[in-house]
Amino acid sequence: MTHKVLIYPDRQALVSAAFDLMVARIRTAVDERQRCTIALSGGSTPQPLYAALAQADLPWDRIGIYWGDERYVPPSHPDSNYGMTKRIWLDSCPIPAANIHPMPTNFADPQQAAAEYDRQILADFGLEAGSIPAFDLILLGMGDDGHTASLFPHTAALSVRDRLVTVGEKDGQPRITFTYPLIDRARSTIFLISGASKQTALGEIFAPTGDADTYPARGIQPQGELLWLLDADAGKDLAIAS
Ligand SMILES: O=C(O)[C@H](O)[C@@H](O)[C@H](O)[C@H](O)COP(=O)(O)O
Repeated sequence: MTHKVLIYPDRQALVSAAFDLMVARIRTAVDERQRCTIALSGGSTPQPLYAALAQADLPWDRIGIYWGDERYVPPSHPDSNYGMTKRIWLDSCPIPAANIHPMPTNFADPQQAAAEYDRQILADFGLEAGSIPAFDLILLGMGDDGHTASLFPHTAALSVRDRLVTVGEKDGQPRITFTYPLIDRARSTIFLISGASKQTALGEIFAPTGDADTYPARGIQPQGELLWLLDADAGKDLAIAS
């Protein structure tokens, strides 16, 4: 299916384009399937996008919000992706609380939290264990090291292929993350990447040959649409055909 790289002059143009694309994909999903399932990324890049989505006129009762990864902290913690999204977007938007599905971070063992989210997702999609649900839209960021979601370089999470959700690890700290198989099943996957600090990793990811263990975002190979939305600071030196 469609794999495209789109480069925008600055972060504002990048966010505006991402907003238009997300709104279009959401409306298509609701028109075609009467619902839209979205998995969000964390970090700083998507925050202005989330603020814009809070004001969007969308069929919120038809939209299910999930997270593609989460730091293993309570929602009230400043590092919580759910807490950030709630503050910036969800608290200002008429989406039913039942449509918001934060990753659990209250189990003593993060493996139990990952298993619980795995179970929740299968139940929400009405699927049996062993199935891989197709999210309508997965939004991803990318770290300077080329990680995406919480799939960090040279970690065990990169090899997990028999589950939807697993435990990631950053500097010894646990995270909950979608696995490659779940991400790759999405109908539409959008990377949102901004800033010169991402140039090196992007160069490695778009190189003709490379190592997804070192640059995990290179391992995202969805059957569906894959859009890389970059600002010029991130993508200006990329020698790629769009
Ligand atoms: O929990 C997280 O941090 C994210 O999901 C992570 O994958 C993020 O997208 C990248 O680290 C980029 O973060 P920035 O947007 O802050 O550069």
